[in-house]
Amino acid sequence: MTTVFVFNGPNLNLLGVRRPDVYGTTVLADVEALCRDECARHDLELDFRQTNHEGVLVDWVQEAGAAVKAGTALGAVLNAAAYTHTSVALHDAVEGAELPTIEVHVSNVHGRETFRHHSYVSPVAAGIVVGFGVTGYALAIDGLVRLRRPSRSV
Ligand SMILES: O=C(O)[C@]1(O)C[C@H](CCCOc2ccccc2)[C@@H](O)[C@H](O)C1
Repeated sequence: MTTVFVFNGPNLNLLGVRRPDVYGTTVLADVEALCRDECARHDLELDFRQTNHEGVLVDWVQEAGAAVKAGTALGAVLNAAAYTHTSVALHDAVEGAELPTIEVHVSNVHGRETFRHHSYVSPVAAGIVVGFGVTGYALAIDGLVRLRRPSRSV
């Protein structure tokens, strides 16, 4: 069975609990459930993780890249959260791992504070889903499949 990784960055453990005005009311456990349903639609396994630590995300990106090279994974959906806007290390990790990555953000970062308008991930992402709420995770998984399995996309 082929895996899709979904990596979540800092403070996303608070999703649905704080700032529902910006991020909605769906908690991360329910985001994992909707990702699992979308993966099942494509006969894929889900590996869903969250961390508040930048270096852990770097380690996971490297791990996922190795899994893709080994043929056991399709790629990753990455919501790096605030590290999106600050982390050269994550940029370098995604680039170095050659990890097919869909960047996702729950909110429309381009309609928010200017410091959220730049992403270090976007230049090395295969695609970007922004502003669709938590539905963006399912859209990102579907997009990854369409990019990586064009003949099997419906
Ligand atoms: O919109 C997104 O998905 C973001 O990646 C969420 C990040 C924030 C993660 C959630 O942080 C929370 C903080 C307090 C309460 C609830 C969530 C934010 O820093 C990005 O600019 C956009």
